[in-house]
Amino acid sequence: MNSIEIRELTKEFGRTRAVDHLTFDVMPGRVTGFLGPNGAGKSTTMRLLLGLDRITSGTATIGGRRFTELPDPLHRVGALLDAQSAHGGRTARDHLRFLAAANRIPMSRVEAVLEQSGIASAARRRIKTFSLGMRQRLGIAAALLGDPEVLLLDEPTNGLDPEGIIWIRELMRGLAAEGRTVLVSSHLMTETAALVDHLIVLGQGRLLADTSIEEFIDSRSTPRVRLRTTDPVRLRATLARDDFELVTAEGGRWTVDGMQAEQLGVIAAREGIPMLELIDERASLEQAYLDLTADSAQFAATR
Ligand SMILES: Nc1ncnc2c1ncn2[C@@H]1O[C@H](COP(=O)(O)OP(=O)(O)OP(=O)(O)O)[C@@H](O)[C@H]1O
Repeated sequence: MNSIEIRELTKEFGRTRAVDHLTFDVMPGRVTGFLGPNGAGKSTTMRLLLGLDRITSGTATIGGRRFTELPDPLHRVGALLDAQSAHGGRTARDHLRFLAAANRIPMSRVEAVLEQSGIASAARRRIKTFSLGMRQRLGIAAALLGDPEVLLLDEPTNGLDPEGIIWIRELMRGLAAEGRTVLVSSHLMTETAALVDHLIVLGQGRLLADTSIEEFIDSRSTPRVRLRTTDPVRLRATLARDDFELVTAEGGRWTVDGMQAEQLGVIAAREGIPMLELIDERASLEQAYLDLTADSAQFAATR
């Protein structure tokens, strides 16, 4: 198995509790988004998972083992943590060759990941001449080098242009479809929603949601109908009988909260009220996310 298991994971930096009794699983075969405002504890969780920071209490394992206990870790787990950390004086190809040699990865993988990440034509350039987006692609190439079953990508879309974002979406979907475990962090909901199947949301180091994207949308956005009608007076009276309110909107339109177009269409037809337009409106995903994380934004809990 190559699932990630986080159990009661806690990390304290002095008086700051960056990760607070966190428990969740990341399953193979799908892309899991790891969301939360700045400082929520996403990077710390990934660093703990990779054994880069010492755990205060709890466990973080991959396929039932700690990262530091894995026999060939880069063959099992690929990570993009800080794309800016690569040595600027080296060429992209040399950087990857160095990593491959240090981890007993065949050199053929270097050319494969250069191609896969779209930087083959820049392979001989020094990394310090790379744009932010190219460094990001190089970081992803390095994460893919060992052909790992598990991928941890911290803010992989940072600095990528729209084409790069589509590329990374396709890449992550492809990796998940091959049965790999893909965990990708971001603090932007709208961007993430298009990339992932499942969501883990953190706030102040605590778990706020562990849910599918569909469930997240359904459970957190209230239905609303937007409409145009030739007879708002009669519609208002009809809706008032069931405690629904017709509210004025711009452009000669009206809205009704807590109702879907299907329901309202049936009512209007039954009452013979002409409808010129009838559309379902959902509170945006970004808004639902901001509501969820509002109380925990920005600052980690202090003991
Ligand atoms: N080495 C450290 N020493 C002290 N405090 C730290 C350290 N690393 C992280 N923190 C604190 O832990 C908390 C969580 O930080 P973390 O970087 O994990 O959040 P994040 O969710 O990844 O945020 P971002 O979206 O900004 O990357 C923050 O309050 C941060 O200041």
